[in-house]
Amino acid sequence: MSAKIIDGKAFAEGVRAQVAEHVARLREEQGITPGLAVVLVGEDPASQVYVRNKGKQTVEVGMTSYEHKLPAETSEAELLGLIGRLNADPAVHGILVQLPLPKHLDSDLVINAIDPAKDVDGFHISNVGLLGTGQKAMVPCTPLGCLMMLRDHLGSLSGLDAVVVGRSNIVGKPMAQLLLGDSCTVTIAHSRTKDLGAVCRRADILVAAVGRPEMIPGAWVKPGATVIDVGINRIERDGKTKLVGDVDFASAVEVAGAITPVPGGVGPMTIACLLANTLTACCRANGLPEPEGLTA
Ligand SMILES: NC(=O)C1=CN([C@@H]2O[C@H](COP(=O)(O)OP(=O)(O)OC[C@H]3O[C@@H](n4cnc5c(N)ncnc54)[C@H](OP(=O)(O)O)[C@@H]3O)[C@@H](O)[C@H]2O)C=CC1
Ligand SMILES: Nc1nc(=O)c2c([nH]1)NC[C@@H]1CN(c3ccc(C(=O)N[C@@H](CCC(=O)O)C(=O)O)cc3)C=[N+]21
Repeated sequence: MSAKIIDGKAFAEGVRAQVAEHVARLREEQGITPGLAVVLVGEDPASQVYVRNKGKQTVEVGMTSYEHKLPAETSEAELLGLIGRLNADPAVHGILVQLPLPKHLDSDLVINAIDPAKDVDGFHISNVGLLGTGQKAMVPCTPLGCLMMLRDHLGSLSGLDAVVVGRSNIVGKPMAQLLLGDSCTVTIAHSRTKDLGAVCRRADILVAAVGRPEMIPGAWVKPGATVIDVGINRIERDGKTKLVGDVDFASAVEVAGAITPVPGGVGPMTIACLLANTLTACCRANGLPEPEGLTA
């Protein structure tokens, strides 16, 4: 039996359409246009592609996009200065600093300089703490997108066994918090986990966020499980560059109940959730009711 393919691209289009509708109403009824500032330091080609896509989709939903491209040699003081100006700018409701930053910049320091109310990535320590204690937070975009697809496919997640492979601050840990918030029994696995295959085979929900191409074979997937593949890995195959996930799609699709593809799965949802978070931040900043169904 072959799994249902969860179409993240189509799902993301739906989320963006909802965001666009809210934005149109905000502009018409309140005269407010949500603004998103994206800061890119350095010339990493993959990051440039993401930033361009984000800017394009921001404008498509009716928001204002502010792009700040700084040279790789930018000093910490200069970057903090820019963040200070964006924090103070009432036209900017969301701020995203593209990661990873060049090595001479302390990313924790930089992220924590962002006004938590404008931290649409949900990486500021205040938002991490709010999420961890079940309070209203800005929720990281990638895990939020994964949660939306899981809820849509499964309805209630309550009582399900969830395994998250990867414990990064940007994906693995917040993903685990969201699953716990929806009453899953959560296991976080990582590079030191013993018998990862056996751990994965227990999962009703398996989230892979590792960064190793196709490392999770179908043999590690419990029959009928829902598999969310966060990995984005560029590999060479048959002389061409190709995008693959952390899950071996060909074997996993034969065992899983549902699975997200790469590309066209989690990636597009990440950007859609960034726009949703910017809208949420704008509503909160103006004391307006928040959009329904677009937050955790
Ligand atoms: N679709 C999207 O929108 C996004 C996709 N990504 C992609 O998701 C992937 C993960 O990203 P990110 O969380 O930032 O990556 P990190 O490199 O920060 O974290 C990777 C995690 O995987 C764990 N790991 C590494 N090797 C193994 C192994 N052999 N077995 C088990 N666990 C292992 C590491 O464990 P340990 O802690 O022990 O070292 C670590 O916790 C990447 O492919 C990235 O490109 C990321 C962000 C957004
Ligand atoms: N502060 C910060 N926030 C982030 O959210 C952030 C970041 N830094 N740094 C890099 C990672 C990665 N990331 C992706 C977003 C969209 C796709 C995406 O749209 N992927 C498409 C394919 C795109 C392609 O073809 O390259 C897909 O999977 O279908 C992928 C990856 C956000 N990240």
